[in-house]
Amino acid sequence: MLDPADIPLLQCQNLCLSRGEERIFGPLDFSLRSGEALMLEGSNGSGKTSLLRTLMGWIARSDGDILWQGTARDTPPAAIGWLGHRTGLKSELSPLENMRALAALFGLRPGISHRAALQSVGLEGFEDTPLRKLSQGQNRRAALAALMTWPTQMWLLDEPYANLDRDGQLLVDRMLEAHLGRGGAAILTSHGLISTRVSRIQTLALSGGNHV
Ligand SMILES: Nc1ncnc2c1ncn2[C@@H]1O[C@H](COP(=O)(O)OP(=O)(O)OP(=O)(O)O)[C@@H](O)[C@H]1O
Repeated sequence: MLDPADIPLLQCQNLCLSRGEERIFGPLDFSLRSGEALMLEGSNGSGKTSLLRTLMGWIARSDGDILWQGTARDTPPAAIGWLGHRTGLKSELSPLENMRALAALFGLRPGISHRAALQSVGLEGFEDTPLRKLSQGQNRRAALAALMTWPTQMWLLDEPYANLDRDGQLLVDRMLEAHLGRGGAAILTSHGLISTRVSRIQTLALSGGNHV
């Protein structure tokens, strides 16, 4: 019998998404285990965001299977650490207020505090400033701080390096390394212009745009 520890957290088999006659992505086969990361690479419109949204269950796949911990499901079995193109944070609220509101949904990972997370992303001194008064990069950093506090094993990150300076990009790499080291797993997207320094990362190239 298979040891439960040997079962991938996520497995995609022959996964396809089409819209009408257009194949958005697939067929794709990949699996992800605790401690592993997968980088989805591809040009604009190659289907990276659509794949992440399909994994969340927000778009119905056209073919194939998605297995979470060995079981075929349409939605993930547990909360996902999601970072999209939009941060999802409320601009009228401060970083701290946003994080406290989200903690009511996601909880707080043991051993971390909201203030410590904000400090580690370089937002010390901005904890109580409404996000509308902060730059795009600072908003992105606030979203990263929130992500780091959630007790979620799987992260799905759409363009996590977007709007970040070099220091911010290295911060994402450090966050990913720490997350994988804790037994987490992550799928992230990139146009291929950013060279990640994260170890234990595989790359999956999406070409998209093929006709079915
Ligand atoms: N809501 C939608 N309705 C119809 N087609 C869509 C929708 N969202 C995306 N598409 C199409 O799906 C294809 C893949 O888009 P997707 O956003 O997944 O690509 P991407 O690789 O994430 O692109 P980018 O790098 O520009 O963010 C594109 O051809 C796009 O036009």
